[in-house]
Amino acid sequence: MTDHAEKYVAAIDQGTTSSRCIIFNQDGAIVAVDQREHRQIFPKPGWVEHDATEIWSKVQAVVAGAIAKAGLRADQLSALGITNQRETTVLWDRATGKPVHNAIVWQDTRTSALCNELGGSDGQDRFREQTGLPLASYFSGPKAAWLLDNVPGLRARAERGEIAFGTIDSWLIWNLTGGTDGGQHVTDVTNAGRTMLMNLETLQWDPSILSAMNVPEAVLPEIRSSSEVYGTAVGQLSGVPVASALGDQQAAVFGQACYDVGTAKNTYGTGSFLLLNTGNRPVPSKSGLLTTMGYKIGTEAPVYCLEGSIAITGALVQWFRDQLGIIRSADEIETLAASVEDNGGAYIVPAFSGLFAPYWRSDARGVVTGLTRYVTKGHLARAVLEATSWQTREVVDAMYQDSGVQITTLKVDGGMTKNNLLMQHQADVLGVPVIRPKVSETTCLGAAYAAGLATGVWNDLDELKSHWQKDVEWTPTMEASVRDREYHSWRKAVEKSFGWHEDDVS
Ligand SMILES: Nc1ncnc2c1ncn2[C@@H]1O[C@H](COP(=O)(O)OP(=O)(O)O)[C@@H](O)[C@H]1O
Ligand SMILES: O=P(O)(O)OC[C@H](O)CO
Repeated sequence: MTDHAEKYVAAIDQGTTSSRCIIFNQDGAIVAVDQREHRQIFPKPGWVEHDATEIWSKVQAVVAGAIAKAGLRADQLSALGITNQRETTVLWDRATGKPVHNAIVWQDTRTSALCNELGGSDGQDRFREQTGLPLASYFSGPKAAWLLDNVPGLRARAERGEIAFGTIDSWLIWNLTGGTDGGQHVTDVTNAGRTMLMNLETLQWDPSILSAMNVPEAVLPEIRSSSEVYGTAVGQLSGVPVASALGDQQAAVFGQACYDVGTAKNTYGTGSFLLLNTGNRPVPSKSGLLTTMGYKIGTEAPVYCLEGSIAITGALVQWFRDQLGIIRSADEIETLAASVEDNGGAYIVPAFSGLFAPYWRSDARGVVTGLTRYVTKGHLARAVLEATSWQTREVVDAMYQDSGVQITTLKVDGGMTKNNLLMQHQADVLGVPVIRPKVSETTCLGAAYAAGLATGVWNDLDELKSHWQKDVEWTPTMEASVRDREYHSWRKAVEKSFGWHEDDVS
């Protein structure tokens, strides 16, 4: 029986492939989980869309599912937190509540040419000082500009104030708090910071960038902190305060209790995202990382991070399974990889839509290199997994160059961390221990923590930190000479991926 005297917090994690709702108790332990996938829409090569209406109905379904599994009523929830896939862009009609087009997903590359044009003689660095980001198709601002220019009549309607822009957090909060009937049009600093339209110092929309990208201010939500009550839910969650919003990678920072400067986490999902807490000042990157928001609790000073975003890690395992059919389930890759001693000399660079950090090369495409007749599917399985750990090593090196912080342990989470062979290889190539916590659903946990802090379920960060418990630790065993030799080979493989997609060579 559930103890109904306890306080509960629900979190919605609206991710790239699925939405889930998790209910946590006051110890930060999971009480119930529900999850549903949504359609991936690929209208053209390089284009990726989601139906925002479908996402909203899947979110409502998982909320209902989690409440039912927990055996709770909505009025027993102290707060609701939101975390979400970042950068994915929705524009909707304020009067009807309907999206004007499918959402353009973060992985979508349709704005590459627009980004090249916007960069002009400054190239990728044009808005880096204000936003911490290189000009790349990854971010929301150019996606919004593309929609305003390509959906007939939309720009005029947007200028008249009839259209709302949002990342997925805004779309969900607006719907949760009433939609056309008084829904709150807000976002938080971590999500706003991924639009390329927010100034990292002022935490407000930057007028010079809005004008350069031709995005009217009338479409934009209000930027708020990551932990405060934005409004009260209506419908099935009637009366529950909607009290946090964080991009999913920042939520994982929060859920992993990376509250001290110099602490870092890496989340291994479709892609991987390594964030290092750099404290209350943004640290500029010269090594291909993003300077990004970590979190902002109410009126407290904001916390910034350096981020290494890797577009394809778990998605390479999916490709190996679905496109090549070499394995039937993601779990099988570990058995296959363990059937051989090493990669047999093979390396796979999964530059399927160019390479993100630390290269930001939209002209790169995937390569398999080092092939000889000796190479078997077991070696390729190893190469698939090693692509994740080597890409992470490159990001960790860039972190050191930019911040001087040498990571001494890496906290990890996400779907790929159940793969022991991969996590051991990760510890080996970094030369530091890799640690997974007992609650590995750190994304939802972070959103729940931020919502619970805003509503008095938890008092402070020290209390949250005390919940964190180690589950597994992998310690490095690889000899340094082997590591250095293999890293050299990996970097040669990466160079071979450059310059393939000639339209994108700027
Ligand atoms: N045992 C495994 N070994 C390696 N990769 C795995 C394994 N199980 C799942 N994955 C990968 O993890 C990813 C799913 O992780 P998840 O954290 O749910 O991702 P997301 O939140 O991005 O959808 C998939 O890309 C899948 O290929
Ligand atoms: O939904 P995920 O876990 O694939 O995360 C996507 C990232 O937020 C993209 O920036």
